[in-house]
Amino acid sequence: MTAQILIVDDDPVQRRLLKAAVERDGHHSHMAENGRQGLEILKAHAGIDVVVLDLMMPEMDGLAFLDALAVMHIDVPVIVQTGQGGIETVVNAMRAGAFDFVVKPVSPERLGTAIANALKLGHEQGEARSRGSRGRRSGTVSFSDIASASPDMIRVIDLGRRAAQSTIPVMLEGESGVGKEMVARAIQSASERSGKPFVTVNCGAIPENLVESILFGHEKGAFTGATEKHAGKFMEADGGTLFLDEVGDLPLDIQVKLLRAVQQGEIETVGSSRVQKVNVRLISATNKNLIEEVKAGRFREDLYYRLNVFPITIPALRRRKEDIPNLVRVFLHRFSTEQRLGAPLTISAGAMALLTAFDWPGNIRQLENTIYRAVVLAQGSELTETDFPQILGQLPDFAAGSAVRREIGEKHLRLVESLTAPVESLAAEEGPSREDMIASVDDSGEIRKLAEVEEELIRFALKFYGGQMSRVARRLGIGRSTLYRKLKDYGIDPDNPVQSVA
Ligand SMILES: Nc1ncnc2c1ncn2[C@@H]1O[C@H](COP(=O)(O)OP(=O)(O)OP(=O)(O)O)[C@@H](O)[C@H]1O
Repeated sequence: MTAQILIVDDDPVQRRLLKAAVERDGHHSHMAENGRQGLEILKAHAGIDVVVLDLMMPEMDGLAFLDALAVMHIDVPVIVQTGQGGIETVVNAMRAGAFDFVVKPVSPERLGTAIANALKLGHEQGEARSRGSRGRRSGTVSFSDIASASPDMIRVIDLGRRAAQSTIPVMLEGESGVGKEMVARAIQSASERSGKPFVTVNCGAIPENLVESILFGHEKGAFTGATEKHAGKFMEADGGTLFLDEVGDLPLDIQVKLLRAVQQGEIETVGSSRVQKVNVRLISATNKNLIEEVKAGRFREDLYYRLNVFPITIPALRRRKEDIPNLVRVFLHRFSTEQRLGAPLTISAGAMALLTAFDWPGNIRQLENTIYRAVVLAQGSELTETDFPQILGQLPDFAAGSAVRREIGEKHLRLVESLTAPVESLAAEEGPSREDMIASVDDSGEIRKLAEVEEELIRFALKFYGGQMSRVARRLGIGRSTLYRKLKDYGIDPDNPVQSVA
């Protein structure tokens, strides 16, 4: 396939070499000396398929270029070039949305493979977009769609379910990509407002002069360029839920108006002196520490307390690695189905260990994209470590030996092992037969009694730790005497615990 490749590099010698490599594979090349020129070319040629980008450039460097692509919603795969040992920069570039990286000086073969992969992925994404199959942000999301295994996420889901029972304002805190919007959507779906509008506003992405009009709407002729009346997000969400993402980025003058909307349920449209009643449930999200913003005078304290009535913190993925295998499994299954693969792909134990060892600075979004990419580019029926070159590249110790594997520890590897089964058998595993899963609902879909769950957990812990009472008590966070009392309650023989729970 002949493609249009944009090369952005300030070094003329590099540009020539890259041009020769690209054209050798039959592609057309376009040249830019810095990010700014690159953006102009991208805007002028809608048909650019792949960008090969240098990171260190005057005028607009590679990272600023990637940021600009995100802001302008230009969705083209970018391969970044990096010097030896520039792992930190590569991590930043991958977080900023780069598709792949190559280390300078790159061989024509390696560049050719990276471009072929990028073209394949770009093509698949185009198809997926036209089928609308990866439209995860829209549509209904329920709590059961949120893959979770860690106590932290189980708590998040529990809090979310409780929040869904009222219209209390919820504040979701967590780094980018941890799943804040997903939880917000699940709250809406489980609430009385399910089926009503769910409207998202990314407060950080709106130019400051448009925030007011986007949130509260404007009358025709309210300002230059306001050629039509515009309802605004509050009105759009009337009766439903308004999700204010990155609420910490709202300018102070808008915070005053938001406070009024929250306190009195009233908004004032730009260009009109009339106030309008709205009935909106607010869910806000932030990846900043809002208390610090309040202390620094950038966020109003009164608004903070109004929005933060029911805070839910979603920890970063690296703090709840138990979730990784579960997430990998869900994504593998989903993308294998989306790609219409005859049989769903499996994953090797080594690859799962690698994914578990990685810290995922871009959280679940990065993991999801990584699995998507691996599924699209997979050659065989099982994904192995080499199907995750970027992750392998960022964990050189992992490739070199077993140090990181040891670090992952017994616990993660145990989880990893449970995932090496073929994906098609997972449906069965998800049922109560999976030994380390304790169901929270009974057969009729009702929440189980606490005592029943407790008994099951104690029996499991006794088996898990081979009947070592002090370990079991410590892990369960109870004293030994309490444990003995409970064993008696549940009819478990304390002198022969393992046998009596077998
Ligand atoms: N527990 C989960 N199970 C399955 N998919 C998840 C989970 N959490 C997040 N995702 C997926 O990860 C991606 C990122 O999630 P989401 O957009 O909700 O994160 P976010 O915290 O709102 O990010 P940002 O702050 O950047 O807007 C989405 O595609 C979402 O579907």
